[in-house]
Amino acid sequence: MVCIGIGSQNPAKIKAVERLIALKQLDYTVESLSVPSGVSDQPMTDEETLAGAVNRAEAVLQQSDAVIGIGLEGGIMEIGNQVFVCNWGALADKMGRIYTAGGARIKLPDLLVTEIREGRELGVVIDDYTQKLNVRKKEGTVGILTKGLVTRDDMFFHVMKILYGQYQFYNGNADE
Ligand SMILES: O=P(O)(O)OP(=O)(O)OP(=O)(O)OC[C@H]1O[C@@H](n2cnc3c(O)ncnc32)[C@H](O)[C@@H]1O
Ligand SMILES: [Mg+2]
Repeated sequence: MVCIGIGSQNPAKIKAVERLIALKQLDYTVESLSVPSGVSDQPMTDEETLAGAVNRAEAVLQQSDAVIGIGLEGGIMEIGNQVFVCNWGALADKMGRIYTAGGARIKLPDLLVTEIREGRELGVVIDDYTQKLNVRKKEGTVGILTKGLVTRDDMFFHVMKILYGQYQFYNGNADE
């Protein structure tokens, strides 16, 4: 069976891919691979976060037999003096095409921003703040800040729909 590869072992990201496959009833197996994002562990701009997603998607194709490589990346970005969590996704195919999609943004509380500016990763900071373990692998910061109304896999599932929808659009609705 053909394989779709996701460039992360993070369960929230893997779940988003699996939810897309279930929704579209696709005949893909899912392989999760640890690949380098090629950007910092804590991307600080949209540009860097998007680059991480694209690098991961391309690395998946190089490192596996997958016909589609997916990269999902979280980071932060600033508008004026407000700091938001941002999210980007990329889908790379065997034809060398790359599709990209942005995910939800949500403003970070100042307390968390201060700690990130001191050099700590959001994943660590949000665990401290909530007194929970591995928030980034579960509901995510977006899940915490929305009281579970939108979880990290919900958010990346939406990104996956935008990625796969474009892949279909530009490939003549391959599975319609
Ligand atoms: O194993 P990988 O795929 O790297 O998964 P990750 O949780 O580290 O996720 P990213 O590298 O995409 O995210 C970059 C940083 O931002 C953090 N981050 C981004 N979005 C987050 C969220 O919704 N909840 C918690 N941490 C988040 C994450 O923990 C990292 O410190
Ligand atoms: Mg990471």
